[in-house]
Amino acid sequence: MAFKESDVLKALSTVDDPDLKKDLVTLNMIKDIEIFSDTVKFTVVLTTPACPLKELIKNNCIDAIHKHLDKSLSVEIHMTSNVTTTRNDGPILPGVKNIIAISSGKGGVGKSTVTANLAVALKNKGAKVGIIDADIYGPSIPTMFNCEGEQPEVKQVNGKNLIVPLEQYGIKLISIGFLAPADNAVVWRGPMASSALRQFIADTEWGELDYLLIDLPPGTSDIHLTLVQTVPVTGAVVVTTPQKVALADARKGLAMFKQPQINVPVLGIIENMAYFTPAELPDNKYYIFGQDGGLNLAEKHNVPLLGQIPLVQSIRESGDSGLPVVMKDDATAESFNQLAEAMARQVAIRNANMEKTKKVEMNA
Ligand SMILES: Nc1ncnc2c1ncn2[C@@H]1O[C@H](COP(=O)(O)OP(=O)(O)OP(=O)(O)O)[C@@H](O)[C@H]1O
Repeated sequence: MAFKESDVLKALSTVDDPDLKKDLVTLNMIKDIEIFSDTVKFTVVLTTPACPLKELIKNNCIDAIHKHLDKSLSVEIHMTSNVTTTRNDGPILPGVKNIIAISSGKGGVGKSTVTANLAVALKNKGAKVGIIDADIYGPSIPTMFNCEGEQPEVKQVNGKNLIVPLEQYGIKLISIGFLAPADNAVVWRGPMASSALRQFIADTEWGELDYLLIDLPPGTSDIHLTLVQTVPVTGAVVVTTPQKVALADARKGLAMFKQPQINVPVLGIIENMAYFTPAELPDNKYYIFGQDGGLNLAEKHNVPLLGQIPLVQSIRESGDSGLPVVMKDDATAESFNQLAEAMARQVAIRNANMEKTKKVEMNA
């Protein structure tokens, strides 16, 4: 064929990543171009394996080659990903690309359920994921991952003791619940809880992760301050249910992350229990906690709504039985898959457009 690699790049420079609003060549997303007599092959490196725009970008690349080079060419595209990061310095968690705080204003809105299912959904799409369960009032991650009563090992590396996270369903896990029986949770208040969180961050062998999710206690607490003082947090999500009393507290959570001295980007709001759907009437929606409360909050505060998760019996049952519902192949699982894509997308947008987060320096 009478064209070169530079011609292929020129054609692909007409294709934009719709989220990052730049072309794929400028974004350095095109690799390994090979040209044969009737075929062009190349790799597109996306910013997350959970990219919801994968098919669109692929089709746009094929169209661009046909339009700008030759419409009879066969185009073979290998779609892969390399999760982006703004964390490339500092001694803490050097292999972790993105640290995501999962918070809620009120207790019991489903923050841990969302964290568990988000983690598994991201992992199913090919990401490396870990969870720190720092919810001192009710660490539920051990139950949700069916590893209650287990103990993480401690090993020595260069004379330093490091905690080795447990691994379940491909997710690395550490929980404040592994360190004390649940009915002893009250001992974790105050400085001990903060010190445990610091250990989970700085003295735990996390290795390489694309996303480390931190399940925080409800409300705004010392633990939140410890987190932002220990490590720069890539972004925060706020989980809420739609009723007025939950939204009022979610608003406080949003305000905390947006405070100038904290300044953690809010990736979005997750509306959990957005409507009730009975198993025998899967097409029916009952807005028992009110309709679109999370959506309205997101619009009012100009942050994305990442998803609306239904109130479904199987979500509760799966949580209790230690097998996150997203591992089942049904409509409920799909709502968490879409949520994972939406969150990963916001992380990529945040990393492309915003400065890296700074660790908070202040006296709490
Ligand atoms: N969408 C849902 N549908 C059905 N049940 C749900 C849903 N979300 C959460 N639950 C159930 O509600 C209960 C509370 O959920 P979860 O423990 O995730 O909340 P939380 O916000 O983390 O609570 P805490 O305040 O203790 O941290 C659990 O029994 C869980 O299974």
